[in-house]
Amino acid sequence: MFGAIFCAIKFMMDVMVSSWIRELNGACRASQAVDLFPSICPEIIVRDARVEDCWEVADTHCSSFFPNYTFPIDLVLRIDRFIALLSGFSVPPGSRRTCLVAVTDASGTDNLYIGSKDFKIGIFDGKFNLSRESVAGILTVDTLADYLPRKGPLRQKRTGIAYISNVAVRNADRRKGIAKLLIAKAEARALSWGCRSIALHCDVNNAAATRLYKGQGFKVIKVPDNSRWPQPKIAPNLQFYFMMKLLNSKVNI
Ligand SMILES: CC(=O)SCCNC(=O)CCNC(=O)[C@H](O)C(C)(C)COP(=O)(O)OP(=O)(O)OC[C@H]1O[C@@H](n2cnc3c(N)ncnc32)[C@H](O)[C@@H]1OP(=O)(O)O
Repeated sequence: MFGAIFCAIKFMMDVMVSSWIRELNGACRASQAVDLFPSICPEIIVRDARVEDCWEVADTHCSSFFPNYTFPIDLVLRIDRFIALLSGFSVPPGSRRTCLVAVTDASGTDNLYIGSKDFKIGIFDGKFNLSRESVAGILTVDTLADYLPRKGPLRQKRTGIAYISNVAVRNADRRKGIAKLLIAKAEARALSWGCRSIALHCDVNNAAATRLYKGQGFKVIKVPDNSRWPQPKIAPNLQFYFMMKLLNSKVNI
């Protein structure tokens, strides 16, 4: 376990260095200076997050949801998220959860993996990949049903409905269809888990996200006043749309 965490931290440092190089590369191009690095138009691939993605997942999350924080708070937030992701929390038997990442892949798909298939660290696959990819977008999908409105008492959770959360795309990679790709993959995953529909909450003031989900076929569902759902603790005063979409196996697979 500690060996794995050590490896993850090493990968994190690796990823930070490569992202600095990427930023330098971008800055060179932006200033029309001599382009020392070949310009790449990498393909986007959506896959399950792996341990080596952990720092970039935390960074994508914090830069998207807390864009106005500066040093040192921004670093503390990232470290906190990084540790939370790595330590994870257990998923009850029968429930599923995965973090999907959209990565720019400059190396093709012939990657070399180290680690066994079923090895998990936190929310991540415990496999290391020796290729160089960078995370452009993230999404979590689960069947925990923690945030789904209940018909009866709070402990009586709904079943057969997958739940999407933490959708975020790095600022520089927005409006390229990455969120749409992530949602399509989440829907396919939910179907493979046997779910008949998929749901999410979206801040009513988040026009971009609301348009995204409506464009992908989600409908705003009126939650009956007497139905019970646990309001996320981090945002007690926010108003949310509860949005749902029926999954169609012919379309989604
Ligand atoms: C369940 C949840 O997690 S809700 C939280 C959503 N996340 C956030 O708000 C974090 C900050 N925002 C982001 O990370 C991004 O802006 C996202 C996730 C909302 C959108 O990601 P993107 O990859 O840019 O979206 P994508 O390119 O797939 O756009 C799909 C559609 O969404 C809508 N959309 C996306 N961004 C915008 C925008 N800024 N303004 C208006 N509509 C937008 C459009 O309809 C767009 O389709 P179009 O480009 O054909 O017009």
